[in-house]
Amino acid sequence: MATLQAIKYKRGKLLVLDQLRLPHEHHYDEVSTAEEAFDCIRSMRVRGAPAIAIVAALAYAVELHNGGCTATTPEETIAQIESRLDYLKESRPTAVDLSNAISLLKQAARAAKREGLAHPEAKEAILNSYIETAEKILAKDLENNTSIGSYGTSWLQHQYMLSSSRTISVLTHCNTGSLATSGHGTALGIIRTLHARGLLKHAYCTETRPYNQGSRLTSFELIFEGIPATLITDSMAGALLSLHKEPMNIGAVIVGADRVVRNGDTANKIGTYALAVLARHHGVKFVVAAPTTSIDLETETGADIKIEERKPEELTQISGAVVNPDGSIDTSRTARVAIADQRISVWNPAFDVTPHALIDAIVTEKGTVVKGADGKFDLSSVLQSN
Ligand SMILES: CSC[C@H]1O[C@H](OP(=O)(O)O)[C@H](O)[C@@H]1O
Repeated sequence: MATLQAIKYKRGKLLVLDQLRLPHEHHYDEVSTAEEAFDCIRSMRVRGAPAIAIVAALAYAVELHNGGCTATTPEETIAQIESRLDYLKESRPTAVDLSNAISLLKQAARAAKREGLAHPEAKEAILNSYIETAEKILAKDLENNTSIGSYGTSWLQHQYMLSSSRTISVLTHCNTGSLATSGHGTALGIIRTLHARGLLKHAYCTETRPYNQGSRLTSFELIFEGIPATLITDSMAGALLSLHKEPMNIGAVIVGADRVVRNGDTANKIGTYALAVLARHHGVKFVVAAPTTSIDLETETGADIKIEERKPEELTQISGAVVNPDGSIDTSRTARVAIADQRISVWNPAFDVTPHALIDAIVTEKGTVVKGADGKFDLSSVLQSN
């Protein structure tokens, strides 16, 4: 049974959909410790800035619920929790949702320690506070995404006077849907909401080399939802944006984010910057969809964002379901093939940075932020009420 639920959780048990096997195989891994979460995230069996944070937080909550904390005193308990969270933080450094979630979880554990110090069950109070906070992170993410979908749709509706007779075609990159979050998605969440409100003409998605989040994951989500969609290679984006005729008349490029810094510069999947340049050249709106959990006001500009580099095999090898001689897909068999000379050197940055000058709007769950007359974003306005 195909599913769009990347994460299944009940207190004491976490199941994570193995996205390396999608779209042809649906397999959930049980992830019950910080170490298992680290490996699941680093190997990209789960990926997507919000989903990474949720899996890290909940996997350690499961470990704690199942007696994984060996500390006795409140001080030792805090020290052990913070050490495990710092370990998880290193699983994927660019997406800020993970470090923001870790800060929240540390604050909750410390607050419980302060409040419960005199209590003989102080350790239990700290553990319960951690688990409840991790569960709130999961619940809040879905609420954020439906809000982003609504704000993003409203902004586009206003920009283009959209209606059932005046719909919009959009291009998206990577995967920012239910497989990157707890559900609905961010950029893909806007596309879902546009579709639900009868305002979407067509969605185009890039394959998003080298991990192929677009061809393997976004295509699957769009087909699953019955959204009219077309897959293109990353290299076709320029040609697509140059065609100002229906139905390929793209009104907006809508992407997600791994880290939006104070001036609005945005780190996202490699290839995003190229799309922003093309969008500006062709007069197409460029929209970033990001929950406030993906915003990092401590970093001033994109120059200071650490970009994760990944292994060469992601470019030089590929896996997929076996295609039978008659063209049918044998989903019971997968194969991994080399698609380049394995001796070639490879540069594989997982993300790039789009300057805020090329971004028309940043859509969050608190509202859509656009640049002021000074050409600058003021993101503090959407973080104040956090
Ligand atoms: C809403 S997901 C945001 C972001 O995460 C993805 O990265 P990855 O698949 O490497 O985890 C991609 O950059 C998405 O745009």
